[in-house]
Amino acid sequence: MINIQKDPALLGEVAADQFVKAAKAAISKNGKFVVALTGGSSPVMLYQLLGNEPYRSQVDWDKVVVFWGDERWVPLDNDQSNAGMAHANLLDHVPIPENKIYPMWAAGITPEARAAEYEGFLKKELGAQGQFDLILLGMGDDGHCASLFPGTEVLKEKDKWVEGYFLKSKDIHRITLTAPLINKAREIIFFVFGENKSSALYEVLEGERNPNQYPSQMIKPENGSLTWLVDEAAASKLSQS
Ligand SMILES: O=C(O)[C@H](O)[C@@H](O)[C@H](O)[C@H](O)COP(=O)(O)O
Repeated sequence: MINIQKDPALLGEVAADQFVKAAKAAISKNGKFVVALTGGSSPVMLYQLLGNEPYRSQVDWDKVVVFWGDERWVPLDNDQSNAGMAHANLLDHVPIPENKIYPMWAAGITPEARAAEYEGFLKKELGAQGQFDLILLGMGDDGHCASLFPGTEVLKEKDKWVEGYFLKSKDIHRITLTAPLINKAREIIFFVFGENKSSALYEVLEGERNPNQYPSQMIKPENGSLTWLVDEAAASKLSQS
């Protein structure tokens, strides 16, 4: 499902409503809500909405479990950190138990080793089936999502849930959930805003199938729902816009 709005702020409210609804359903069914946050700038307005009223009091934050879809391999106080951004805009403003927030970066370990460790945390919270209640994703202007970048080996991963690797194009180590794990999710929300994303979004949604070039094409939930929250600028090349 694709929701196109002129004003990205309206999509922030749509996403906040969907987040609250998913949290209530999961907590009522399983006693907890396991979510993977995205980095980048697209989700910031959502995080700020959730960390303030009226949304803040609609979520039982003490039953929320937070993972990330991907991370740059930098400490949380680095301005590149996805976890640092989520803390600044949401996690420091809501009462989630500290042991239920699982940052991907850790000191004194390699990204590759941390990926294996992170997979253990995921198995502990999700069980063997690995189904997130909700995964939030952004999309780059090259069609990447999480740290699933065009032409990278991680796109071929069929079994591992998490992969750490050196991303040559950005000259930085990354750690990311893999497409097979992402696709197990009950709900996935993509945020795509801005004219600079319009060509990649056209290729991902309406272009030739070419997931190695446009990795966001790999995101097809097995049984769950996929919602694209897109502003008019990003949707400008779509036939349906
Ligand atoms: O670590 C990251 O960079 C993100 O997780 C990445 O996948 C992001 O979602 C896209 O690059 C879109 O970024 P913007 O929202 O800043 O456009």
